[in-house]
Parts: sequence; structure tokens; C-alpha cells
Amino acid sequence: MARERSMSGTIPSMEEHSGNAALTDNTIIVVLGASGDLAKKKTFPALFGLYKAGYLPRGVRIVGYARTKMDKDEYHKRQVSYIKIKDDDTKAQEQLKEFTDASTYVAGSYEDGAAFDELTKHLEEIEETYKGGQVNRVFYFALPPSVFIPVSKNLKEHCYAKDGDNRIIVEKPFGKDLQSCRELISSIRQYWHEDETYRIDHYLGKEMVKNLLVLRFANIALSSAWDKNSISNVQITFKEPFGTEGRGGYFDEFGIIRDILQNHLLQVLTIIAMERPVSFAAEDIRDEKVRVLRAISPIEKKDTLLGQYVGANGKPGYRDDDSVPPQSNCPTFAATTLYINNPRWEGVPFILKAGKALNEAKVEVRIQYKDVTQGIFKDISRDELVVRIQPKESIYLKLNMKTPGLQMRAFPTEMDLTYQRRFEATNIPEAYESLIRDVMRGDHSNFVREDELDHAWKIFTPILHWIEGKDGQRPTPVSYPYGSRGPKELEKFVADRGYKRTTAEYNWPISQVSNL
Ligand SMILES: NC(=O)C1=CN([C@@H]2O[C@H](COP(=O)(O)OP(=O)(O)OC[C@H]3O[C@@H](n4cnc5c(N)ncnc54)[C@H](OP(=O)(O)O)[C@@H]3O)[C@@H](O)[C@H]2O)C=CC1
Ligand SMILES: O=C1O[C@H](COP(=O)(O)O)[C@@H](O)[C@H](O)[C@H]1O
Repeated sequence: MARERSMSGTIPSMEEHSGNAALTDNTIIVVLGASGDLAKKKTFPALFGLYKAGYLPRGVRIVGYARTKMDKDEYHKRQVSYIKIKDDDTKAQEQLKEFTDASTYVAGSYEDGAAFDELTKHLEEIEETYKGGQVNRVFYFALPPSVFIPVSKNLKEHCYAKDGDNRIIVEKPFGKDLQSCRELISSIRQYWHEDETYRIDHYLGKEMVKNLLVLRFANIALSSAWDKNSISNVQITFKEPFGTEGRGGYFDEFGIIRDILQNHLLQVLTIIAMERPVSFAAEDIRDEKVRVLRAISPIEKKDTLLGQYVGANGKPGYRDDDSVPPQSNCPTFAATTLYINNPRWEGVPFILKAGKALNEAKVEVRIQYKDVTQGIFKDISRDELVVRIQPKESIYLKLNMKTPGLQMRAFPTEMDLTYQRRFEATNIPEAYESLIRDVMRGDHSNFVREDELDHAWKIFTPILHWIEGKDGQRPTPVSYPYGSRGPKELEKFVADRGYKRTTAEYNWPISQVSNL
């Protein structure tokens, strides 16, 4: 049974965790799909970051596995290609050498049991060097979902450690709709227990997303105005300044809703909207998130705005990519509105919006409060609490203040908590570092549970089927130019859902305000 956990100023100690035990020794991490993009860009840099900080089990070994044949040097070159170390940091350079010395590679297929026997032979050779005790194996699926099922089966049948802990880390996407998700889950469940399964949504490892629980529940000043009585609308926004170049093949099959909204943004929404958990234990947190998801009705067509970028400013349009079908209707931008049918949030629109090839890189939550009673005030801006998830992590609260001077005039300003300034020289870990560390600690709180997925797909499956023409005619996304703010229809879309723009005179960080 999960023991209750609480947080007292510092991160809870390992002893406070339950469910899976912490892995402290004799552990091999096997990265499947080690030749791929995710492994190179995220998994290996995160593993090195943890290794450097002493957060991996003592004597850890890292084994890459994929079909591509590579010798040791080629593999190590790939493995370190995204790891950044300063030229004068000799300690980190030595640590990187230790890290690659602890890393080996086995080539083999994903379907063939005999290839997994070869992998096991290699693991056993390593384990012979461990001094007694149980041996643990952690399998990271840096793989396309098309091979999740055979890999789950082969790992269980050929590579499962009999005396020790086994864990799998599975990447998104977890299916394409409700039915395929259920099929995927039940197939993997034949071989792996929920306890052994860590489904990554890397947004749950981002510092500002993890901070939401503290922001909400450790601050009475905020928590007492956190409901439909005070809040008008909530926007959760993801903007990327680049298109799907080079990933068109994957993206066209999935689209922006499956890529970002159904998982990353919906996870953020659940934490913004959930009730206070009884403890920080994984099941207490996830129970509360599921309660929120269960109260959300499927998204309606009328609450959806779809866009697709076209070439502009010398940049190619979505359909200009060779790997994208020339007539593709796949949305690269989507805004959807969700309503949570519970007493706290009834009637408050939660607008999730995400787009590729926009004017900037930004992920943020914007909570807009209702108008103050007019009378002594007229046309003053609404308060807003903004949580900037990335880049430049920050939280700012936009509040009206009297402009300095002899006149009595209210003007929007902000209380600004920019992390770089407030926590100078503090390292903010990468999301994948934080999550892989959680796997080692046996902490499931920041991983997605089966029932969360089921409810998340119930919310999105009807509009996804509509977009894909399963109910008849496909909707045509509106066009927006590469590098723009998104479809021009967006302004009206958010205004229709209650969002009021701050006065045009407001400018961050300095406003020139007339006070005459
Ligand atoms: N890349 C990213 O930034 C992110 C990726 N993800 C998720 O991580 C997982 C891996 O993504 P990514 O690394 O980009 O994917 P890749 O396309 O790079 O695939 C990873 C490896 O899997 C093998 N592979 C590729 N296609 C197939 C296929 N059709 N059948 C069998 N094996 C194949 C290849 O290895 P080999 O041929 O050598 O066996 C490849 O190196 C996916 O689930 C993705 O959704 C999640 C968040 C971000
Ligand atoms: O899961 C994904 O996330 C990335 C964005 O991740 P971030 O940590 O850089 O915000 C996105 O580019 C990709 O399309 C998607 O699959």
C-alpha cells in the first residue's frame, strides 16, 4: 500500500516513497531505439546529467539496443553528440569518459526473440561483475509506438531479471484514440504490471509544471481565489517557432492535437484544476487528476479552431515537406475549449492551444480573473496570473496599481518572479533528468496512469475522428503564415470565450504611462 507523503520545504527522502523501491545498486539501464532522435537528444544527455550529479545507482551500466549496426566508437559518438560540456570543465570531461566507458551497444531486431536472448547474454556478462545481491533492469522505450507491443513481449519473455526489479519506461504517444489506446494498454499489460510501467509525459518533469502543486496548495493567498467565482478563463498555450520539417512522416499521422494537446497540455490542465491531494503519494495525486478528467465532457466541434501553416518569409509551408501528402488536412495548430463540470469550475473555459511554425517559443498558463466591480473603476484591466513554463521560467501576477503621480489612475503592472533573477545560479534540471530520476526512486507521481489515459482519450477522440473524416467530411484547417501568431481567427476565438486583452498601453517590462 502506498504510504502517505508530505513535503516539508525539501524534496521528500527516498524512504518516504513507496510502491516500487529505490534502485541504488546493481542496475542496468537499457535504451531501446538507441540509434534514434529521442535517445540522442534527450535520453543520453539526461542520463549523463544524472550520472554527473550522482543520481544514478552506484555502478550503473547503460546498454543501447537498436537494429542499426554500429561499432563502439560510432555509438559513443552518437551518444555524446548532444551532451554539452564547457571546454574548461575537466571534471565533467572525465565524468563523460566514465559515462561512455559504462555504456555498451547491442544491435538486434525488435521482433525476434533470439535477438533478445543475445541482449540478455550481454546483460548477464555485466551482472557477473556486480557483487552479489539482486540485479535490476530498467528498459527505456525510445522507440516508435509501432514496436511497443513486440518489444514489451520480448523483454518480458527473454530479458526479465528473475532476481531483482524490472521497469519499463514508455514514451508517448499511447495510442491514437480511445480504442487503440485500450488495445495498446491491454497488450502491454499481458507482460508488464502497472507498478513496473512508467509512461512518460515529459511535461510532468518540467520544473514549472512540478511547481504548480506547490504554487496552488502551499499559498493560501492564491488557493482561496481559485475557482469559478474569481476566475473568468484559463489559457494553456504551446508555441514553437519551427515547423515539422524532417518529422512530417510522423506528424501527419498524428497532428498537433495528439502531439501536444491530448497529453502535455491536458496534463497541465489537470494539475491546475485538481483538488488538493491527501498526500504527495503517486496514487493520491493521480486520483485527483482522474477526477478532473472524468468531469470534462468530450470537446465539441464548435469549441475547436484548426490551422495549418503555409510558406512565408522564405520558410516552407507544412505541405511543402516531401514527407507530407500534398493535400494533407492535418492541423499544425489547434485551439480547443474544455469545460470541467464540477462545482469549482462550472462554466470556466479552459482553452488549450498549440501550434508549430509560430512567431516564438513559449509555453505558458494564463489565468485571467473576472472584472472587478465597476463604479469607482471603469474599463480597468483584469488581473492575470501567468506561469511561464518555458523559456525563462517565471511566474507573474498582473495587478492594477495606482500610477505614480498626482492623478488617481489604475494601471496594470506585475509582480514578477523570474527564476533566473530570484534563484540566481540555481540549476533547473531538464524534464527527462527529473523523470528518469523518479523512475530510479520508484516514484510514479509524475507518470501517466492507465485510467488518466482512458479519460484523456474520451475527451479528444470525437474531435479527432471528426478531423480525420470518420464522421463524414473532414474540416479544412484555416491557413496561417509560417512565423505568425497563428490563425487570424484566434483573437475572436479567445474573446468569445471570455478573454479580455489587457489595455494596449500595457507593455512589459516598461510601460510609458501618461498621468497628466
Ligand atoms: N524525438 C523527440 O523529440 C521526441 C520523441 N518522443 C517519442 O519517443 C519515441 C521515439 O522517438 P524518436 O527517437 O524521435 O523516433 P525515431 O524515429 O528516431 O526512432 C527511434 C529508433 O527506432 C527505430 N525505428 C524507427 N522507425 C522504426 C520502425 N518503423 N520500425 C522499427 N523500428 C524503427 C530506429 O532504430 P533502428 O532502425 O536502429 O532500430 C530509430 O533509431 C516515440 O514514441 C516518440 O513519439 C517523445 C517526445 C519527444
Ligand atoms: O512531445 C513533443 O514535445 C516537443 C516539445 O517539447 P519541449 O520540451 O521542447 O517543449 C515537440 O516539439 C514535439 O513535437 C512533441 O512530440
